[in-house]
Amino acid sequence: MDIQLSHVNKRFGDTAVIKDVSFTVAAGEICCLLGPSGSGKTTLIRLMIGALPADSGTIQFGDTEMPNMAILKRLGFMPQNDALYEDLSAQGNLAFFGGLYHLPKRTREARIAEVLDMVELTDHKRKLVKDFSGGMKKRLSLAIAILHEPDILFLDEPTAGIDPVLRRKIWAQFQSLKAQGTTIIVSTHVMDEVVECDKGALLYNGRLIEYDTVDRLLAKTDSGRIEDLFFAASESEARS
Ligand SMILES: Nc1ncnc2c1ncn2[C@@H]1O[C@H](COP(=O)(O)OP(=O)(O)OP(=O)(O)O)[C@@H](O)[C@H]1O
Repeated sequence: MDIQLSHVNKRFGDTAVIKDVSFTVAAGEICCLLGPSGSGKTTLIRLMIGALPADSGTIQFGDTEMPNMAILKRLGFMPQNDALYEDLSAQGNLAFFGGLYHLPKRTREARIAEVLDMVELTDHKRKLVKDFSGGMKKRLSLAIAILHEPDILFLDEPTAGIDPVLRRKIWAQFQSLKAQGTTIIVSTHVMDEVVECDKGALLYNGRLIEYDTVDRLLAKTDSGRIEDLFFAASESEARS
């Protein structure tokens, strides 16, 4: 399912946090939201998943304007801070969320086994989450986000605090979800993750300063480093 944002605005009190943002992500693409801390990445994701109402503008998934309850069920969301039940096991957490998603009872157990395997937590499925490492919690959060096989997956800094080996494994999972047709929106601070993505949306102070294919974005820089596009934006803001 594709995603279309058109002139989306959001203020918190007197502060405009998302300013006239428009872009389209095609079905089955990975689009990364890039930007310095406070640039509006999490707010934009919360607007897209319907957790926050926009002040103006429209957000559409396929032919349907959001918010829409039927489409909500087809979204997966991995929040920046793990939303897990610490006193439940990995399996217990997945069973709980499987119930929330109304996964059919007959297939629920098999699907839980499948996602545990995908994130390499099968051997730890009975361990309580409070005894998990940070990386294990991230992987469990990912398993929960994909449990109901969403058409669109939103990932808010999914690899923050994750070591490079595990990060590579997690990105391999994202690529395999993309290969199955899932559209993925992923926010990150990690500039080298951008090369894993098809499109890049660069946010700076709530404004979309660039939106293009990753190849074209990189070609716009002298150094081949996407950070340069932010330096240019900060310089032009300082001059104006
Ligand atoms: N509920 C809220 N009430 C008031 N201001 C908010 C709220 N949520 C976010 N903000 C402000 O909106 C701006 C954008 O925040 P947001 O969390 O979207 O940025 P971000 O790019 O995701 O940052 P980070 O990379 O640090 O997570 C910040 O100035 C933040 O303080």
